[in-house]
Amino acid sequence: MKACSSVVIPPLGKFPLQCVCAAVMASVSEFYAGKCVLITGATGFMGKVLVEKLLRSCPEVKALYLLIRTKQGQSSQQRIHTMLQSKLFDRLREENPDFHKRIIPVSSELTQPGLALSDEDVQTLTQSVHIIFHCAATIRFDEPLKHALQLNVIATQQLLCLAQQMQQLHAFIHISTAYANCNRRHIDEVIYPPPVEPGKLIHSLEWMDDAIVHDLTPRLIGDWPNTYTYTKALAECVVQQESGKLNIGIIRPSIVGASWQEPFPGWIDNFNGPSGVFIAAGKGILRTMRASNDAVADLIPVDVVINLTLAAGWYTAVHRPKSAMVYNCTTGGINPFHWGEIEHHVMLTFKRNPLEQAFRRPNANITSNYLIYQYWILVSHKFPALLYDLFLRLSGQKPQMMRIFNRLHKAIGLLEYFSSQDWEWNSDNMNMLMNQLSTEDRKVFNFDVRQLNWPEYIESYCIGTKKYVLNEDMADIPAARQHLRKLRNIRYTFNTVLLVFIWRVFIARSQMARNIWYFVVSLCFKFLSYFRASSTLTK
Ligand SMILES: CCCCCCCCCCCCCCCCCC(=O)SCCNC(=O)CCNC(=O)[C@H](O)C(C)(C)COP(=O)(O)OP(=O)(O)OC[C@H]1O[C@@H](n2cnc3c(N)ncnc32)[C@H](O)[C@@H]1OP(=O)(O)O
Ligand SMILES: NC(=O)C1=CN([C@@H]2O[C@H](COP(=O)(O)OP(=O)(O)OC[C@H]3O[C@@H](n4cnc5c(N)ncnc54)[C@H](OP(=O)(O)O)[C@@H]3O)[C@@H](O)[C@H]2O)C=CC1
Repeated sequence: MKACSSVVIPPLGKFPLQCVCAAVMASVSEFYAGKCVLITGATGFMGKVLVEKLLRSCPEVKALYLLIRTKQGQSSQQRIHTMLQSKLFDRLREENPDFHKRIIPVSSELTQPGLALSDEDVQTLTQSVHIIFHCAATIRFDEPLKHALQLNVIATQQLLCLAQQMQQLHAFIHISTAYANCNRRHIDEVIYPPPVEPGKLIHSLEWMDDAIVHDLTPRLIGDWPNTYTYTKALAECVVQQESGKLNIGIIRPSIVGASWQEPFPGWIDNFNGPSGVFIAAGKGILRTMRASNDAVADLIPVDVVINLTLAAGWYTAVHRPKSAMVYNCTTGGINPFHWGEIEHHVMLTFKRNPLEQAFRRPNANITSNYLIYQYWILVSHKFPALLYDLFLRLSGQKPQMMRIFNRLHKAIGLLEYFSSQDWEWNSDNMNMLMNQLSTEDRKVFNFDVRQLNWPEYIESYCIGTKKYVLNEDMADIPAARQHLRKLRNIRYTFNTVLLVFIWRVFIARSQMARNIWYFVVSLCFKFLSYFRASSTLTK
């Protein structure tokens, strides 16, 4: 892939100074008034929240150009239409029914040369865009290296190339991840040297077939846990290398979770990261996971990340820092919460507000001990799955539980790297940005995580997974509780039958077991007689 292959680069259009001075005075929402914003990844989890917040809190924004690919036979227009039906946009719909008029879908496949933009679209974008938010990425941990490189690195390079041609561009905001440098324990707000020169890697992988790349991947990614974090580290480096005279901001969120406050608490729409784990635990499928009770769970609510992103867009455009500003958007150093505490509150919430049709009663325990983990995997995952599949087979149905557990084990295996260790992120730039905001902006674009009450947040997160990911009705909670009671009775019955069965087997085979059995029975008998006698005396 050649950088800037499909486009001729005209002289850079920099932000005129008089606009800068005017903008210095402006609040964040005033700054976005009359601006055209380009967003990639708008159909994703964070992109949707960004679109919603921008339209709701900056109602004077001129236009949002959303770069969207066609997918499953749906054009970018149709995809926007479907996206805007989401509950996420209910509040905005109520406040401003015409909000959709500011959205302009642009058909774009980011993995194609020139981002597969039409000449007409390139012209429109280069003439009108003021701010770019680059959110699109593949966030799969098991993505083949070539594809992760194509989307996370080469597409970023191409977008920067397009940005260079934009005549009125004020800021380019790149969404990275706090784990881009997870091979380090302490992470500052700087761009670290890449593990390999991105250009060289891109050129070398170009000629290799997929099988060779697959074999080489572990050697290439070295001490990064997966292709996702590795390519995000390379992308940061590309942003730095190709930034030219652009004003760049890089946002590094940690583990992005459901919304805290906006547009309403608990909004979430996917199974990524902790959400899938919470759901699997709530359904009683996941009973154990490798995680350290005492490790900091660096979750960050999606609305916090988006508020910081919009504020960083404003700051970058107005203050035009000389080099790319990096914002570690994390909670651990400011308001820490641990995986052990998360486990406790997730279980508490799902016992009070059970998910429908649970497989077993929710009861998950995390452990950092490998042997204990393997024991629970066998006893609490594989054994019940085998039994259930046997039951399905006997009742003429297709067995499925073992398959579900195999997928679950793959997923939690990929996540355990992040739940078993601690990182320390410096978040000075996040604090600096907060201090730059006016009192009003600090409320409208709140990213002060010191105010986050973790137990309340985890509760609304779990309820959010129930309502918005699984589309379950809160009115059906009594039926879900009834189902849990049924499961508890089945468990008691099963345990009793199992105990009696095992005991019978022992009694039949061992004189010692028989002696113990008679001893226990006579003890119980004496105990009961004593109680009967003492209760007769007190009458
Ligand atoms: C109890 C307390 C526990 C406390 C401890 C909790 C510890 C949590 C630790 C979390 C650590 C998270 C660390 C993240 C750090 C990096 C953050 C980022 O930068 S970036 C962000 C981080 N990035 C990530 O998190 C990405 C990680 N995920 C992946 O890489 C892949 O999903 C995969 C490899 C895990 C599975 O691949 P594969 O097997 O191919 O499966 P597909 O994906 O293709 O899904 C197929 C279908 O299944 C559906 N479905 C999925 N899950 C569930 C579920 N649990 N149930 C039901 N359904 C589920 C799914 O919707 C889909 O449906 P459809 O669309 O077909 O209708
Ligand atoms: N979620 C998290 O926990 C964290 C995320 N991040 C970063 O935040 C950003 C957004 O993540 P998130 O919203 O969770 O991710 P999602 O997977 O939800 O969204 C990814 C977006 O990228 C788009 N996209 C993917 N491939 C292409 C392509 N070939 N052409 C055009 N668009 C494409 C998707 O579009 P489509 O709908 O067409 O697939 C989607 O809109 C990413 O950069 C990620 O690295 C950082 C830290 C944590």
